[in-house]
Amino acid sequence: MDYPGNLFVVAAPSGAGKSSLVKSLLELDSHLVVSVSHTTRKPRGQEQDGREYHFINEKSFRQMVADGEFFEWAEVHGNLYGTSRGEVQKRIASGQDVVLEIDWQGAVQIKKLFPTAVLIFILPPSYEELAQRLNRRGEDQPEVIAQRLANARHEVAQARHFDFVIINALFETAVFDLKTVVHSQRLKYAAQLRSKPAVFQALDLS
Ligand SMILES: Nc1ncnc2c1ncn2[C@@H]1O[C@H](COP(=O)(O)OP(=O)(O)OP(=O)(O)O)[C@@H](O)[C@H]1O
Ligand SMILES: Nc1nc2c(ncn2[C@@H]2O[C@H](COP(=O)(O)O)[C@@H](O)[C@H]2O)c(=O)[nH]1
Repeated sequence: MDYPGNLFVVAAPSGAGKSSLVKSLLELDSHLVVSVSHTTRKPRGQEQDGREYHFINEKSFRQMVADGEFFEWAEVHGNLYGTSRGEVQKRIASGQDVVLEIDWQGAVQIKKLFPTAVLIFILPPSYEELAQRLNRRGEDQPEVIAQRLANARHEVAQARHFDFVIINALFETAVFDLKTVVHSQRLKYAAQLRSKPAVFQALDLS
């Protein structure tokens, strides 16, 4: 018998390190998969369609919204981003744990749909460090970086909507914290399953 997977949402101000942390977590954890979002943003340097994002134009995005194809969607830093209903549903139903790397608006929408989803917010150690990370990454034009830094002030204030907050100062420590949150959720989930006799029977432990 298959049991549905867990849903983890990781959000952060742009440049805080969310994608780097999730990438490291996925390398350590073969039971986790990341959902590939759709966006109207243009690809950055090495980004590939279908890997980092499904890159689509605004007309197609709006059509997907009208057709109810997103679990959640939002306008972030002037572009549209959305989480595909079909992709996530299929994976969770087959028992895989899924990570969504989305912004705080999407996270709030997901929590309403899936109250058991675990919301994790990543913070940089300071705004100065955030600016340095975005500049060092060197993927965005100065005006894009300026807009993202300005938006960060409002985004940080949304941490209150989240179940966990992780400060990404030393990278290895933050990966460990993220791993711990995922692990503890699995233990909690396993305890809930144990309270269902059918599970014990299925596992031959009754
Ligand atoms: N703990 C850390 N210390 C120093 N640099 C870091 C740390 N974590 C991530 N970085 C670097 O900061 C930059 C931004 O990280 P990353 O792209 O993962 O951020 P992000 O939150 O996913 O941003 P975005 O939302 O814009 O995609 C990258 O160059 C990454 O290598
Ligand atoms: N609400 C959603 N937000 C999303 C989704 N995919 C990504 N994002 C967030 O957008 C910003 C900017 O991302 P970038 O790749 O342009 O730097 C960042 O906060 C992402 O987490 C989504 O499907 N829904």
